Amino acid sequence: MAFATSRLLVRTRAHSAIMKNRNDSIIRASTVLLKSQQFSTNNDPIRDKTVHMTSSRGVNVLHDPLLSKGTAFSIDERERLAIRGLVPPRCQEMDKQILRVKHNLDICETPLSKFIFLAALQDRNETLFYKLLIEHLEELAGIIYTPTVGLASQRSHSIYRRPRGMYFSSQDRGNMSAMVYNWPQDEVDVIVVTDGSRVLGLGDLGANGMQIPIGKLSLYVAAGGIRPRAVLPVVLDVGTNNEALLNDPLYLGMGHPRLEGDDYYAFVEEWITAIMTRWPSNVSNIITIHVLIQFEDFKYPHAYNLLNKYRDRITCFNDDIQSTSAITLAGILASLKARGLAQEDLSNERIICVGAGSAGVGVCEGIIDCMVDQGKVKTREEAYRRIYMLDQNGLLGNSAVSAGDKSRVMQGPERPKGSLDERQLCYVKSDLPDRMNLEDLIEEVKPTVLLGLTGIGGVFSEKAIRTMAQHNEKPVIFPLSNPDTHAECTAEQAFKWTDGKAIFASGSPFKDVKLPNGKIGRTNQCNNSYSFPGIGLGVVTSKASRVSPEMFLEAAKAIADIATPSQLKEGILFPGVSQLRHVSNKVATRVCEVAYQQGLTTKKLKEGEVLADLVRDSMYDPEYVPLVNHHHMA
Ligand SMILES: NC(=O)C1=CN([C@@H]2O[C@H](COP(=O)(O)OP(=O)(O)OC[C@H]3O[C@@H](n4cnc5c(N)ncnc54)[C@H](OP(=O)(O)O)[C@@H]3O)[C@@H](O)[C@H]2O)C=CC1
Ligand SMILES: CC(=O)C(=O)O
Ligand SMILES: [Mg+2]
Repeated sequence: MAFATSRLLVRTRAHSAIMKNRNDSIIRASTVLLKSQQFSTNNDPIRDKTVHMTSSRGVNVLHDPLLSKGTAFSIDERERLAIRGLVPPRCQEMDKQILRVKHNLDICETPLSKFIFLAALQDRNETLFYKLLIEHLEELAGIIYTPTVGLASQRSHSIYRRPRGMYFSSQDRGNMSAMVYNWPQDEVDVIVVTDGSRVLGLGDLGANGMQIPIGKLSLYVAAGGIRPRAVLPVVLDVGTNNEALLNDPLYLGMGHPRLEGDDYYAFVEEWITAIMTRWPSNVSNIITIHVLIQFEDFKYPHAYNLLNKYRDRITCFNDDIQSTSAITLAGILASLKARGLAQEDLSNERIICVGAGSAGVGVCEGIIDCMVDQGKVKTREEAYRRIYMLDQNGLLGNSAVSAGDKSRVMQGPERPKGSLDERQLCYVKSDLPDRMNLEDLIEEVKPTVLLGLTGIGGVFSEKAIRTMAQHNEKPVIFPLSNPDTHAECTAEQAFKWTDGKAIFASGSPFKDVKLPNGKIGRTNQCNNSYSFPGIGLGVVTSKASRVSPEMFLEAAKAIADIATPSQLKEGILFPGVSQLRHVSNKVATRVCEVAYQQGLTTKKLKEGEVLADLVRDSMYDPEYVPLVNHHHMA
């Protein structure tokens, strides 16, 4: 707690230094943490922790999801916050509230109605929402995150109830640096931003994409221990090319086609500048405030272009490119052990990646980084030879080289169809028939690992998977596209077509499969939700100024080391989703170590301070803390 308090003091000082003429509303809305001993009273349910100081009173407390405790306000609190009589008389603590909300959740009949129920709970009482989410993470991650968040995104405009996060649209150009002050929280640790252009494997969903940053940030809090008041979901509404949404009278985003080219990049630049004005992410001796920006579900090549433009300027990363690479590499490293090989044997693997977009290229770059790091290949070029990449037209081959050239990289959408950019060109195999199809390629190169990052359901055919099984004792089959309906194959299919031999991991959850021989085919979820919360927590805790490639490599190694030998033998590569907090803790500690090793932080450690303890102690835990009103103190 000492850490949280001192962090606040640093932030408060820095904020007052850089933002003198602050809008009053921000000050009104601010809530300050103080040591509890000063204010706790005998009747407060939780003592010796913290109290929240707030300027709110009466119904404003009840209606603020960050402050509300529903029925759990103590009598003292009801008195001093002027809510006496505004809630039922019995002070009912959190365990009873959990019983009630879980019961009401369980009687919701469809995943979408559960999603709506949970969103409503988050909108009225975030502490209770996160308590429920953490206690039932395995079950509820599939609702607030993939796969149900996919359906919720498609229907977002028709299920809309209350706003959450911030929208910056084409009509806000020129106003963004003023708009950022409308956000009521001074302290923001993590922003997840999307332009809704490639939402999971569901394509362009425009402003409906907001559900993705909201879901990701809920996991940041539940799994990564970031404080709920310090997260900000954002949509950059640059229009949509989704005709169905444009023609839908209920659609809530801008009704014009997407901005492209210079207009698009200028729009994003204005937004970044506005964010940096309010929440700078530079390190100096005076300013140590950080906001971490996670780019999410931007289509190719915008995703790469934005990452390359900003990665050395601000504290940011791209989730689909970089955190996906960390978890997929972790899965492959763990699978080596599950196959009785050493992790250092990675460069002996032959890997096919179906999908040459942000995630496919990002994942393969991470594998190459690891091969080079292990030192068994002498050059990156040698490592590229171990990976075979396909797009819609088949194996990346010579015809695509001649159709494209490097000068076209930044022009993105104007690039001729079928041509490759400089990232994809590295994977071209000139010695194999041009644009070979997946089945023939598997027959030819006898890969050990098959990755799917296409966004297209069913791309792994029966023949492809059966051929994998012919050549491997334990074929590694990773259909990683989301949501589940867009997975390249199902778990049933993978186990059936390999006679139960597959080592299986998917982007969205699949149930274990009962095999004809009575054994169980184990499924794993290989999703960046295993990596981004810990990476973010590590960056926020260490106050790292940049997110470096080594952080993702080390995150992968940390995750690959968690499964026990007996789990690996059964085909279990990662701990279950219920263990995500534990995974994040491990990842964050490693990320902090990298931040210090690489000199990316100026934060001083106290004598004897241990990074693992620092990470653990900084993780948010949803408990009610006593609330005190400023006026009550006066
Ligand atoms: N498990 C996880 O943690 C993550 C999963 N993903 C999933 O990965 C998927 C792809 O995301 P992303 O890379 O950003 O998307 P992109 O649109 O950038 O890339 C998709 C790629 O798939 C290729 N493709 C499309 N159809 C086929 C096909 N039938 N056969 C072979 N290749 C095909 C496309 O080729 P072309 O260019 O020729 O059209 C393109 O190269 C999504 O479903 C997403 O949900 C993403 C991030 C994390
Ligand atoms: C998981 C994720 O980030 C995606 O499917 O886009
Ligand atoms: Mg994504």
